[in-house]
Amino acid sequence: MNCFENAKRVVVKVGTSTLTHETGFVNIRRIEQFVKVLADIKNSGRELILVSSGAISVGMGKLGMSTRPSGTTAKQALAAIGQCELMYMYDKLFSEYNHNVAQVLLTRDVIESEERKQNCVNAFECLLKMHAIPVVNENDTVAVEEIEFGDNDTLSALVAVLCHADALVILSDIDGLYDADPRKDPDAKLIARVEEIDESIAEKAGGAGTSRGTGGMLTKIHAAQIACADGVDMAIINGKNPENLYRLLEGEAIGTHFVAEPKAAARG
Ligand SMILES: Nc1ncnc2c1ncn2[C@@H]1O[C@H](COP(=O)(O)OP(=O)(O)O)[C@@H](O)[C@H]1O
Ligand SMILES: N[C@@H](CCC(=O)OP(=O)(O)O)C(=O)O
Repeated sequence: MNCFENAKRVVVKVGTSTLTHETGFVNIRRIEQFVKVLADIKNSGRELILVSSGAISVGMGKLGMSTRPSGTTAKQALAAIGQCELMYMYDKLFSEYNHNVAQVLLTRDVIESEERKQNCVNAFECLLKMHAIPVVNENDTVAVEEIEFGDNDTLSALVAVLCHADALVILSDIDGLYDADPRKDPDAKLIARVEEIDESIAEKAGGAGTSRGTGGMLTKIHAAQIACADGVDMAIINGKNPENLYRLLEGEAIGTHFVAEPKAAARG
């Protein structure tokens, strides 16, 4: 038994390295399995919000490009091309299970204006009432920080807070947070539970593991700080096998669990 078992409203974040092959092209089998699991979890009565990266890679695939451009503007353009294709895939695959998706493109400064924040909360609430699955990505035409620093992890935490989610699950290309970067230290050990996110935790987190991943563990720790401070439990699990989501939500202790501050204290 873990607290994820009872989570009614769940934000799931999936990164580029989970959705694509090393070639940069879409991992069709992975995305199909992932959508099937999400559709089933939705059928079980939970509310789902998906935060999905991948637009730039999918855009590159669409144009037949094999190397990621270094310029920000080119990445913005690829994100705009890839976002349509990404949504087309989600729409098509979720439709097979009779679920509707909704595209939500956000910038992180949405929380800085009370009015925009409230508009955003209202739209999410209404979509969930309509039983749709919001699919969120950063609006890369408007905001370029994420393209440069790769941080849909933080965006997913902001979404979880805005939507008063019960849990945030980040699917990564690794089993969870280790006490050192396993790509550099073969003796690194998985940390199953983090009660307090202090400096010693941040020190363990390094950068991205592949050329497709961008934020690495550091941005996931940052996401955990935002989520946990607002009473949202967060987990990092391996997205290689999307069925890991079932295991987590059925109460199994997998990945790394960042324990939320008690809701009453966190939300006043
Ligand atoms: N302490 C750590 N524990 C686990 N992974 C770490 C750690 N420090 C750095 N990393 C790297 O972070 C990577 C995961 O982040 P990233 O490459 O951004 O991909 P994604 O966002 O798709 O999960 C891992 O593959 C790993 O190489
Ligand atoms: N908005 C960009 C993603 C940037 C990003 O944070 O990617 P990732 O590190 O894979 O979560 C895109 O969709 O390609």
